[in-house]
Amino acid sequence: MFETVLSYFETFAILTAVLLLLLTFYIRSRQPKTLPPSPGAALPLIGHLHLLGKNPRRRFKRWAQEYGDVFTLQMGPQRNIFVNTLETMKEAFIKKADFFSDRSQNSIVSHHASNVFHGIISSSGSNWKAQRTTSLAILRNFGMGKNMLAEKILEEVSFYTKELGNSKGKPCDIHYLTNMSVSNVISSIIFGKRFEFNDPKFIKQIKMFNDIVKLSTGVLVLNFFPSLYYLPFDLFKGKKLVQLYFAMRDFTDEMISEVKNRHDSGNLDNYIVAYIEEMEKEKQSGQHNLDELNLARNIDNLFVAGSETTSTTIMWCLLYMLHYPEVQQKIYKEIVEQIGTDRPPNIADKSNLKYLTAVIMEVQRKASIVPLSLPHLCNKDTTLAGYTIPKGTIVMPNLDAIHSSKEIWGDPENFRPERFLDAKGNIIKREELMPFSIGRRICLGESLAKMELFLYLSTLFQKFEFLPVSPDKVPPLLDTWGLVAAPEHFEIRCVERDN
Ligand code: HEM
Repeated sequence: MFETVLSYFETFAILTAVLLLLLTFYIRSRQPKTLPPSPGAALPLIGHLHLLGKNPRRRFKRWAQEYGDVFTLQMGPQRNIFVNTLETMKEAFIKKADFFSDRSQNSIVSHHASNVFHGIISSSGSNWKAQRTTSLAILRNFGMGKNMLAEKILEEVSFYTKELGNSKGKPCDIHYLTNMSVSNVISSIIFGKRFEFNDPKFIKQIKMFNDIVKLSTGVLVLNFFPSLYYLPFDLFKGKKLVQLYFAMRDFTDEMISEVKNRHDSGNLDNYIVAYIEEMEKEKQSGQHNLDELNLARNIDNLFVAGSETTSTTIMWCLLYMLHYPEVQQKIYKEIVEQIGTDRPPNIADKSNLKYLTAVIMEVQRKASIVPLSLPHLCNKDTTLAGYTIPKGTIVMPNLDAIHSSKEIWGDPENFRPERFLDAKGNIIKREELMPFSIGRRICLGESLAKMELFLYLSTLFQKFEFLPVSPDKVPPLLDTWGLVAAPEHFEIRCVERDN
């Protein structure tokens, strides 16, 4: 009897504790009136997570239309705001860049690995500035945006097109091959060497980068509730991500050692050697922003950010061509008229291939492959679009909302490269096209990516006609949900033209 009474007390105590906990979460997550609007009340503990559905991307676009400049989503204990219009983007990331350019230091990987917040992408403040400025200077020295690098890219493109030619027009999935080839461009900049397409170590590495990008969005919930990491069966794939993260670090460390050993033999033409030289110079001047830890994380960053993005854009372009063969014909006609077929395109041809340039712009708009850019962090209580934004809020640049806005584009749902051409066929530059984001954190590799997209795609369309497996089997224009919105894998026929 006495035992039963005690267990009633225990039950009561537990229930009260749970209720108090829920109440605390509710009060903490209640939305102050001065915050941007949100789609309904935030539930205790989970906030708005239950509203995201299977395809959050569609919801984010819909809420952008509904709420305009900015809306709030509570994700677990973390407050997020989504910035949806050009004016508000400019206000946040240009006018108030001092407050909206940091990154959050909350990631599930950081609970299980040290030094996660080094490097360019994840760091903030003076460390970020030093890594970014040094990396940009090194890439520019190598000719990012200039002819020297264009030649490196063209060399890689010729390996790639040779491999595509080997498929003899038969159906194949060229997703990994494209990814490997684009990664080889980064590899030749960072390590001063390319890998063979059949190199098992390289194949493993590329799949790893792919998986890291894919898993990064899936594990978001673990950033808010880190203890869920310990659930059985790796339910949120956190353990897998951490394991991949360590494997990526091993690869980077191995490559750094290889380059250092090569250093003596006089091969100075790569990012690693250039960074170490800068590091030594900096030490002599008494500063300590550049170090081996940052070097390793910068390399991971350049690979992860620079490979999947560019190759995904190439894959989207090819997929769109399967849906719009008349556009592919028009690109080929322009290439034949402007360059001919006796020599491969080079970077100087870009100003003459205006239609192709407009197609690339339209692919970047329509596919909007980094739909929410990368999350920024608000580092000080401030205002945006008339609302109060508290310090510690995550800020999502909703690039997708801009790229699909009816007010901006009129018919955003249509694939229409002509929207980027004037009556004389000249390119119309539009600031609303922002696949590389805007502000201080704008993509570091924008010039390299633009160069790659032009050189890869102009060469591809000069050499091949891209066809579906059969006319009634055109793969759908469906994207996978993730940090990078890639098309679902599809097969394609690369038929060599009779040039
Ligand atoms: C079509 C290809 C690409 C697209 C669409 C793209 C897009 C983006 C976007 C949206 C961001 C986030 C900006 C922000 O935080 O607001 C970003 C950041 C970044 N990208 Fe790219 N990118 C591409 C290619 C590349 C390449 C080739 C490189 C490597 C050289 C690269 C390196 C980086 C780095 C290092 C950052 C982090 C910048 C920082 O935090 O300061 N990206 N990119």
